Amino acid sequence: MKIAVPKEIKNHEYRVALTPSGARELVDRGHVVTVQTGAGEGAGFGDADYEAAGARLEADVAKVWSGAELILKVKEPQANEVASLSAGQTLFTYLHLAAEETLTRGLMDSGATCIAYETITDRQGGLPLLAPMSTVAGRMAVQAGAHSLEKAQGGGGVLLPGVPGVAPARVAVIGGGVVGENAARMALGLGAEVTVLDKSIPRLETLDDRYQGRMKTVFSTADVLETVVRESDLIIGAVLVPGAAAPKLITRAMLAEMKPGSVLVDVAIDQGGCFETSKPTTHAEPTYVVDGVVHYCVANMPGAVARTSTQALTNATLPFVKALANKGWQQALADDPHFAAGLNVHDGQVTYAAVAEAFGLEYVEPASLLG
Ligand SMILES: NC(=O)C1=CN([C@@H]2O[C@H](COP(=O)(O)OP(=O)(O)OC[C@H]3O[C@@H](n4cnc5c(N)ncnc54)[C@H](O)[C@@H]3O)[C@@H](O)[C@H]2O)C=CC1
Ligand SMILES: CC(=O)C(=O)O
Ligand SMILES: [Mg+2]
Repeated sequence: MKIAVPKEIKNHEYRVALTPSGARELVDRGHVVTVQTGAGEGAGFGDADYEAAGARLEADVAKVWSGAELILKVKEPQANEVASLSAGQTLFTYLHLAAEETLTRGLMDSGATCIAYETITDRQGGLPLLAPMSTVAGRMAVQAGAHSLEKAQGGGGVLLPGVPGVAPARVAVIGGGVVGENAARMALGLGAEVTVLDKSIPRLETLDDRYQGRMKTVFSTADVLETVVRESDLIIGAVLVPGAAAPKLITRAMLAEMKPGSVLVDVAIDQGGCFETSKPTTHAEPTYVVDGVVHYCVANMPGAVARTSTQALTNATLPFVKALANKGWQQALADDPHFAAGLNVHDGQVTYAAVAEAFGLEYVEPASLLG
């Protein structure tokens, strides 16, 4: 199969969808891998590394896209990338469509087959292609929050661990899944006082068991949210309803109850964000202030640690890429219902229920397309 790896073009996105080691595995199976010149540079992988792995290099981005049957990316296609997609091509990347109607309609118009990393499931009920980047983003969320609490960033001037004689900061994590657990773990490691809120009792049980009471676990209700908003120095938004837009859990009115200079880090921003006042930001300008509260809402956090993230992402995606390349998308998805859950758009049709529902579009069952 002809597989293309374009250079990512989103603001400060330094990841690439395939490492040279990943390229080698595909080339060894007889596939033709074309990598856009310089695509791996931001992650520390040079053109020579891809050549040594047997990949071809192509400087002309239009040729990278037009010559491919399977296109591997990291972030959702930007407008000019959507325009480069055509029927018969398969796109495999993060899509987060439920928060992006224009993108959804653009992908429908392209006629291409679009498979989202983040909606592929596993037998344990997890999201195996979202998990590695959620691990990265969860760990980064505390770094970002700690930095945002500094005065120069508009924060209240609070040090997460405190010092002897001065209490540590209070950190609340809303959503105790992969992002939430990793954020909570980092915050604990830095000496903060940590509370995790979730709606899932089994998830709270797991966290309680793993951390043996070192973090508080609380069932999330409107009352609890109001208390957390009043008391926290840093709140990390980490909820997910798979494939759907995130619920708005902190409203603008609630910001008035927060301490001046407190910080909201909305990791769920790629699904639209879980705070009413969140809007996507970039690594170039990651924060803004509303009613005295610093907001950090970068939608591609792992892009900033591209070396670690690229390796972690390829580790997770490669088995699925191999299945697509070896069998074609229809057979690969027919053989694995968890992989089929990744199909979001095919030939102008929306094949993911939460996305169809978000925009009032007709939903087509993936199984009906797989024969
Ligand atoms: N900004 C960025 O760069 C990145 C963002 N993400 C995003 O982070 C979000 C979280 O991802 P994961 O941790 O992997 O998901 P997950 O599925 O592992 O965890 C989500 C948790 O939220 C809980 N939850 C759902 N609704 C809730 C509610 N109303 N109140 C409290 N808890 C609720 C669930 O029970 C679950 O435990 C996703 O939107 C994901 O796309 C992930 C990686 C990078
Ligand atoms: C999950 C995601 O959107 C990212 O890693 O950028
Ligand atoms: Mg987006």
